[in-house]
Amino acid sequence: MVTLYSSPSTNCSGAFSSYSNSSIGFYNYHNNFPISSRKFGSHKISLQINAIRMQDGAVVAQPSKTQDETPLKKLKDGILSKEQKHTFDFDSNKDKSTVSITVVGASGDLAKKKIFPALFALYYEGCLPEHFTIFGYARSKMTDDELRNMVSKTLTCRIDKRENCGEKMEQFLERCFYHSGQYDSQENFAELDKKLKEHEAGRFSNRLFYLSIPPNIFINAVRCASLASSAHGWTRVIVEKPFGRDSESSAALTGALKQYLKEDQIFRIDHYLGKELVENLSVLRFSNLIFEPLWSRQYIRNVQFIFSEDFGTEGRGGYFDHYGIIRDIMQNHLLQILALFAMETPVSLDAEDIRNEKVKVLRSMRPLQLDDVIVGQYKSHTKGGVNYPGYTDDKTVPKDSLTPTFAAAALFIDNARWDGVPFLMKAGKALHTRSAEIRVQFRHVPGNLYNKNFGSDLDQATNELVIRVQPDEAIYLKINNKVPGLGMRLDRSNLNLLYSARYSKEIPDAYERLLLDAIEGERRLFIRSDELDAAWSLFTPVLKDLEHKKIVPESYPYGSRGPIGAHYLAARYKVRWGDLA
Ligand SMILES: NC(=O)C1=CN([C@@H]2O[C@H](COP(=O)(O)OP(=O)(O)OC[C@H]3O[C@@H](n4cnc5c(N)ncnc54)[C@H](OP(=O)(O)O)[C@@H]3O)[C@@H](O)[C@H]2O)C=CC1
Ligand SMILES: O=C1O[C@H](COP(=O)(O)O)[C@@H](O)[C@H](O)[C@H]1O
Repeated sequence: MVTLYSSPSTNCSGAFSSYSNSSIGFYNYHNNFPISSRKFGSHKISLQINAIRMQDGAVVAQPSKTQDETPLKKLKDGILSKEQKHTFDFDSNKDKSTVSITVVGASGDLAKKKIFPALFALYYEGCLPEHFTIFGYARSKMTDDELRNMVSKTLTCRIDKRENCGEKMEQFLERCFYHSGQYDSQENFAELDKKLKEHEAGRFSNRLFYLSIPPNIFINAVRCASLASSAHGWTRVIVEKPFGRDSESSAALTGALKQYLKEDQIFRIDHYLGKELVENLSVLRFSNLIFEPLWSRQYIRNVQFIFSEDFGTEGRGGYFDHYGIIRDIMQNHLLQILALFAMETPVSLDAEDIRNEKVKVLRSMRPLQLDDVIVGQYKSHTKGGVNYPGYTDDKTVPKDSLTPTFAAAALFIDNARWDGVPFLMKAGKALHTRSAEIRVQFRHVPGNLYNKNFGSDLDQATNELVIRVQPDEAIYLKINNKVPGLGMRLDRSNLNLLYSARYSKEIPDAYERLLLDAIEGERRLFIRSDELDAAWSLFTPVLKDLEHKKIVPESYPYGSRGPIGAHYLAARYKVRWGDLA
């Protein structure tokens, strides 16, 4: 009999303590069984296996008893995935496994700004397996030391975790290497493979490739990496957005990727899914009795998803002009949050159960209509003696560009829970502030005894739940209360969970969580291909309409609150944008 244990994933060192003690990264320390503790959420699991055998090419485990059965459905059913089969190795010695992470496009902005710092943070926290190597890959010529020098400039330790920071950085950088090569050269990837093998030193290899490159070179890079530098164990590829620019190009991209990779090797990243408050959305909904019963058309009047940035497309105009704000923010980040917000309760926290529910709710949505969208583009503005450039002042943007840098949209979910509830989205660059939030506006209290105390504007008296994703992460509920005193004057106050006041820990960057999940093979926060198809089918018709009809965006000054049209759109559905109240 074999015994498997999985620790609760309260923090990385906790979740990985079994791994790091056993120094094998992905195998359970008792028997090298390839089960990630995080796969089962925070449940404490103790499971006894009576027998292990092969069935239909998959490893089959027969458990004898569990202490917590719910998250173990798959295992109880006895079927482990085929990918897990690859990493399954009865004879392997614990020390024989290693993970190599290759950042393809290592010389670029995202790699420097996000990927290397996130990898370092994981290293600092003890989240990376004992045997790991990081390689940067790009065309630029660089030595290992030059890469380390470049990377070192963007590494930081968290405010609350500074102990031995310099020492840890040194240790981390010693494990970073660089290989220069073309993205379409199998030969160059074979050279990378040779170097990876040297570092893997005969251990059982698992490899993660992070494609931090422009989308037009994804396929070449995937072809070369999969043909010339796949691992013995698992090979996974993180693909950055944009995943196409409409339904057709997205399907073509998926089709091309699937020539070389299986769906379970493809990790389509949407970094908003790795943000703390987005992760918390399901906890809020499904672990508090007070919210879920209110979560429907019966009590919710409208829901708003608002993204704003106080800077323009500076430096990324070339990329942006081909996509625009709807593809850059709405079709992915905001729609993903909407799906998590509106989905039905999943059967379990298993990745497939959650993604099934997301697909269902996306497929219940009405494709966005042209009448339900307004678009804007920022123009230059001078404030305090400083001139802020307009979108088309960017040299990489055509002077006559009609690409929207702002959009507002009204979407609808035609199912029993949400029938008739407007889901409003608003996203813009070069606005007055940087923020991302979800606003849930509740209905009026029927027959409210205090109506006369609210004056003429009853909307001011409705409850509003705000989930502020960034900055200053918070969840607050606007309620009505009495002002203390002898009279009866009403006030509106916030019941406020402000993260910085509640927790002294610094919140991890979204890329940390997502990289860790990709290393562990946890797919919950990555986009499945059918989710992607459903998301594109909602936006493709309107994107085509906007382009074919050459709809001219309404201009708004850099640093303003965006075009006035957004208010008219909301007003059509008797809604006021909560961020302007
Ligand atoms: N930057 C960001 O904030 C975000 C980026 N993304 C996505 O992440 C990916 C990487 O972004 P980012 O780092 O900004 O991209 P970059 O434009 O900085 O490109 C990354 C690297 O790719 C190589 N490269 C650039 N253009 C070409 C080209 N035309 N042909 C061949 N190689 C090229 C360059 O490396 P070399 O010349 O050395 O080969 C460059 O350093 C993109 O898909 C982007 O859309 C997603 C969200 C946010
Ligand atoms: O994906 C993207 O996201 C960033 C905003 O990310 P955030 O985590 O800083 O909020 C956005 O600036 C960029 O245009 C877009 O491609």
